[in-house]
Amino acid sequence: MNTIIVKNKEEAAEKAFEIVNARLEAGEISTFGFATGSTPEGLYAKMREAKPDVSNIVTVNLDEYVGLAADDPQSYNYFMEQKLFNVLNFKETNLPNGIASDLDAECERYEKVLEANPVDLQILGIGTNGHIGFNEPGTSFDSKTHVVELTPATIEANKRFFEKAEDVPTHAISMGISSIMAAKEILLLAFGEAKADAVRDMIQGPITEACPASVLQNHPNVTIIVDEEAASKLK
Ligand SMILES: N[C@@H]1[C@@H](O)[C@H](O)[C@@H](COP(=O)(O)O)O[C@@H]1O
Repeated sequence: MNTIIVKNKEEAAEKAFEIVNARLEAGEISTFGFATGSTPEGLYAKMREAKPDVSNIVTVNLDEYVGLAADDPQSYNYFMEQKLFNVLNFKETNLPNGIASDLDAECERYEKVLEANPVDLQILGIGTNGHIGFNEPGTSFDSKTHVVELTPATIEANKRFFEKAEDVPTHAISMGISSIMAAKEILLLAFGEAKADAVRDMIQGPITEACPASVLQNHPNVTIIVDEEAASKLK
C-alpha cells in the first residue's frame, strides 16, 4: 500500500486529481469506478473543472440504497448525476437500481456489468467502521454484488444527508469485496478524525473481515491519501 499523508482535504483532492489525470492522459482508463459520500467531492469538483474527454469511458459505481429511485435527491444515482455526470459525457454510466423489483436479479445483472467492464481505477472512501462500498464488518472477502443490511453505525454516520435517521434506508445494493478487489488500481481517500481508527485498522491492523478495508493490504496497486487527522492513529 502506498500511503500519502497530506495536510487537509483540499490537498488530498489535488493529489487525487493528479493521479486520476495522469491515468486519463495516458489513456489507461476504459472503466472508471466511482464512490459516493462526501469524501470524493473535492476530486469530482476538480474533474468537472478540467472536463477531460471521457467519451470512451464506461463508469461503474459501488452502491445504491434500496428503495431510492434514481431521481430521489438522496440516491447515489442522483449524487453522481449532480457531481459528475451532468457535466462529463461518459460513454456509459452504471449504478445499481435501488428500486428493482427483484433485488437478487439486480445484483446478478450488476455483477455481469462488472464482468463485462473490468475496472481500471476504482475510487474508494471508507466508513468509520472500516466498510468499503457498503460492505459492513463481517462481510466475506469472497462476496460479489449483494444486498446489504446497513449497521446502526452506518445509519448513524449517513443520517447527516437525510432529514432524520428514520429516513435512511435500512438496506443497500453494494459491489462485494471481491468485486472491488478485481479493480486494477484503487485510490482510497479518507479525511477527519472520525476515520482515524478505520484508517489505522485498514493499514496496520490484521487482514480480517472485521475490518473490510484491511483486505486492501492484499491488493497489488493501492494508493491511500489521508489528511493528518485521519492519519493521526497510525504508528
Ligand atoms: N457507501 C458509502 C461509502 O462508499 C463511503 O465511503 C462512506 C463514507 O462516506 P463519507 O465519504 O461521506 O464519509 O459512506 C457510505 O457508506
